[in-house]
Amino acid sequence: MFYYLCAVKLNQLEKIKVGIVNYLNAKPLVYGLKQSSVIHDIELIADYPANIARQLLEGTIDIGLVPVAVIPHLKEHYINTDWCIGCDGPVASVCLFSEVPVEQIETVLLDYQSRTSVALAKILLREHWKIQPRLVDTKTDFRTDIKGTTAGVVIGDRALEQRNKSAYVYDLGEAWKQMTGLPFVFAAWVSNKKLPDAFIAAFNQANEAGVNMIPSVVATTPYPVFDLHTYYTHFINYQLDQPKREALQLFLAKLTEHTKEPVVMEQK
Ligand SMILES: C=C(O[C@@H]1C=C(C(=O)O)C=C[C@H]1O)C(=O)O
Repeated sequence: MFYYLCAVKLNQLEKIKVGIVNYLNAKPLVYGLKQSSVIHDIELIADYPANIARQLLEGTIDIGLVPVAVIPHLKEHYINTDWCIGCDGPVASVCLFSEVPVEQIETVLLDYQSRTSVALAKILLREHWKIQPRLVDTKTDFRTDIKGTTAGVVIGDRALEQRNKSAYVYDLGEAWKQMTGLPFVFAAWVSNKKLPDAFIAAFNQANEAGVNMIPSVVATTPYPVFDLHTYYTHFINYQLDQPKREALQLFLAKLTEHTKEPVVMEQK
């Protein structure tokens, strides 16, 4: 009877809600989840990073591939698994795009889809490029406004497209590496509650399997804009290893040091 009741209860348990970034860079990790039996225990919710962050803050998801810049705003947080969206040097898809050299930039438009990269850009403008342009938050697509002395921070697939359009492309992963000598973490699997160890272990394995299946992901994802195999293996760096954890701590320390203003979470 006891076992029966447990079984009934298990059947009724809600699936764990997992927020995923709807960019190409998340595809290998998501591919791994979809190939794994862990997929039966989860519900995937795909959106752009700022909205995944908002959902974790509001508690409508349990875990997400979340911009790390929102970690200080969570009442409770756990950084799960050995996998992330990171880089060690140039990342290709997080850049400051401009028509003029960086020292001539007067205004920077900040991508509404981002939380980490816009915070990183503020740090780099101040500490690395040492300029103080006017910073403007955006709400919708703004790429056609990148002209004259108005530059823009663009992330994700749209940044891969913008590389072919802007005269000057300043890679934020590369600039961070030049400034600190460290890799960088843009997003990690952050939960707002402690999730069962067995689930996290299976989730971790699924991520690893996905990264090991990059050739299959590339084969099933036609993308004429950028060589995806190069993107997944030379630019994006998925392992959340010790140097990346140190880089994450440094970034979070710089965030509290510099950007005292709260992260504004936009409504959809
Ligand atoms: C490298 C990237 O990392 C992304 C950048 C994020 C941000 O700026 O908040 C969040 C999630 C990541 O997927 C990218 O999207 O190009």
